[in-house]
Amino acid sequence: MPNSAPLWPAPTAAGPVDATVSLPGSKSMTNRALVLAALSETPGVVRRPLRSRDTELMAAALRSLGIGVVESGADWAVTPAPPRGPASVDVGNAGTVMRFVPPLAALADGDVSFDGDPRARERPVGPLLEALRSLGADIDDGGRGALPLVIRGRGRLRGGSVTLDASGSSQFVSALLLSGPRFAEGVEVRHEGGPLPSRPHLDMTVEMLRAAGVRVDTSRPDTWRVAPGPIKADEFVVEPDLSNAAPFLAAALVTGGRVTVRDWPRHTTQPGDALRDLFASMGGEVTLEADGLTLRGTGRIRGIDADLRAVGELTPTIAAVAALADTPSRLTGISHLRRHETDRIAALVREINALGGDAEELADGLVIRPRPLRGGVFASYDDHRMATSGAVIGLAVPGVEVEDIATTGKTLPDFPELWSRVVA
Ligand SMILES: O=C(O)C1=C[C@@H](OP(=O)(O)O)[C@@H](O)[C@H](O)C1
Ligand SMILES: C=C(OP(=O)(O)O)C(=O)O
Repeated sequence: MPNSAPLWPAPTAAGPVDATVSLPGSKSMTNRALVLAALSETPGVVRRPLRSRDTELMAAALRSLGIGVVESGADWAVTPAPPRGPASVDVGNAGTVMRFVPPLAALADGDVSFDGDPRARERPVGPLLEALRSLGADIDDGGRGALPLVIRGRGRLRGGSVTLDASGSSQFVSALLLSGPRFAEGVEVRHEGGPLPSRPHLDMTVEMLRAAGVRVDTSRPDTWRVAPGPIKADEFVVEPDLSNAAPFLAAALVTGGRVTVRDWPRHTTQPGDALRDLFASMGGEVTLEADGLTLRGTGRIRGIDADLRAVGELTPTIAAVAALADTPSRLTGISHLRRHETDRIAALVREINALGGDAEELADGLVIRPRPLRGGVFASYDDHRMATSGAVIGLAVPGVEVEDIATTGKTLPDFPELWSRVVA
């Protein structure tokens, strides 16, 4: 995908990396905390939030609806208010803004329009819109089932029970649950269809709702019931982003070095926690101690056969490590990645092969076989995780140039500086 974006020469490791890093906050937790704080009974504070394109877009969306979101040192102070239109929301290419804000907009008094990057118009939102309609919302999407669209808020939403197919994105369910306590009848969401991706993200939604005093019933499979009532989101402390830990831990694995990620939570709903097992299977030695999570490379990088449906957003980094492994890998269960920031399956296969690798698409994933790689351009497709994957390969392969490294600002604005420090 040649374009005019600048090329970033990925640093090649001179030897085993040896570093300790503190990572910024989780995108998924920050944007959930902001939505819950916006709908809370009382003012709240989001501590150690991620400040990146996706979370600034969420903050701006809430502000446009009349909610106060201001910086307070390193934190975000949120002053709730009944959401109001007219307003217009730029979702950028943030799935969390595109999916989590429409239900909140349905509670607004007035029209709220939504649009975003060209790619945002291609990402799925139709099942969420249909669900919102059946819960009482008035939505004008020109029959497209996609952005751009207008939610004609009436200051309240009936809510109730709805069945939808969330096999395209778990965020459809999370979106309805997060605003659900403020629907007159609460909400009961039932998933029916293909297998549901990203289960840990649904657990995160439920856990954060419960932390805000909301009653959530998860006793029936693929069904979530949120009782109507107040949200009390006084304070959320955001964990470090464990998905963004992936390239840093990978740096230790592929160079036979050591990386410690500070403040790794003992209990977490973040899918990135699965990196402990995934990278151990790929040859790393992983220990969780008081100072954080440490991965030590053993000099051996093994391929992996893994169903990544629950942890799809880790795929680009796992694939980058797999491209450097000495045995084949098979990554499956991830057809929904075709509608992420880019078609990640096609993009990974194309870029690994462009460097001389041997990767092949499956309907629901990819196969990567060992073959020596050479330098070249690694296109990033406006996808933060493609860009960091190019950086991982570049550690081991001289002459890799990553296109548009600035796209990492979607969830990790300081990536190039942080990376140079770690791999120096
Ligand atoms: O709820 C969330 O915060 C997320 C859920 C997942 O979305 P999908 O279920 O659409 O993959 C994940 O990939 C995304 O990065 C963040
Ligand atoms: C899929 C991702 O993001 P989004 O929240 O835009 O869906 C991701 O961060 O890997």
